[in-house]
Amino acid sequence: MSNFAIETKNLVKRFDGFTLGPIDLCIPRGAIVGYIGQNGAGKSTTIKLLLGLLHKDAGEIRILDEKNPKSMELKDKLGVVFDDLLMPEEMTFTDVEKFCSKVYSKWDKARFHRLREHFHLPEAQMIKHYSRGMRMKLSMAVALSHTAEILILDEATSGLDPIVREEILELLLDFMQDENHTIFVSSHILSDLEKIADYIAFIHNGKILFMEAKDELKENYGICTLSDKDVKNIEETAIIGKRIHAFGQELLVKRDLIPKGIALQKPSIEDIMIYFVKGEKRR
Ligand SMILES: Nc1ncnc2c1ncn2[C@@H]1O[C@H](COP(=O)(O)OP(=O)(O)OP(=O)(O)O)[C@@H](O)[C@H]1O
Repeated sequence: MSNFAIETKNLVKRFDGFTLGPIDLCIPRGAIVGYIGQNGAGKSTTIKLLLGLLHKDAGEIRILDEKNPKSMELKDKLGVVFDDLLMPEEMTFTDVEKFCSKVYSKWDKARFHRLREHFHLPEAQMIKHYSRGMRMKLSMAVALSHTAEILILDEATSGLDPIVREEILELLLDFMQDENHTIFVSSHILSDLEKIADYIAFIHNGKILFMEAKDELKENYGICTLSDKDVKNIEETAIIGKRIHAFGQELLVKRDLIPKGIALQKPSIEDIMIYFVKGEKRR
């Protein structure tokens, strides 16, 4: 059994004017990996390739040692939440329950109803009358009720209020109580990932710039504000990106390449993402 829940090797997808990859991703079992990147960087394309919703042009994908993302076994083991509920609008909660009990071989009806109560979802109302938050809660309830081992979430918390997001983050952490469980989650809400992710994978223009443990990222990089003169004493390879101010420059730097005595602050994931993108021409 591989230590990785999800693995890609040289994964490539070409669209007119955009190429994803080659992408090598290794998502360890038992980890939450946050997938970040600008609009159009390739996050959803990666996720659709993993789920077999798009055909790859080259490379390999393995999920729980399975090469065919559409295998029946994987369908049970993968819980998927997109940024909207992909169910016919005329369905009610009860219809969704009936449908899922046929689709998933290990459907847990009792858990689905416990989640309904937890989320206060009406049973008889049609989905089209659900609010965005209710739709996402229903989607989460489905993903968590078929004994999945991996959850893949694509912008699942976008457009939700902070209270609903917090409820969903709690459920994700609860899901991770089982050490064999894994979550791969794309999000623009970096503060959410800051709270729950073990690793951050950063995609930019279709390429993975890094995948690192979140804590190491914060240890390995630092932010400092220096005068233009002091910046000249720092080697260029230490500087990831900079913002020019009237009084000097704010830099994101590699800590181990910075002379002792310069005060460094811990960056947020947002800082790291912004500096990597804005500073790319200077690296
Ligand atoms: N079916 C498609 N046909 C052609 N181009 C596509 C298709 N799907 C995605 N693309 C292109 O691939 C690129 C990556 O899109 P993708 O949706 O993967 O980005 P993303 O990182 O998920 O962005 P966002 O954060 O805005 O959701 C974009 O340039 C997009 O226009």
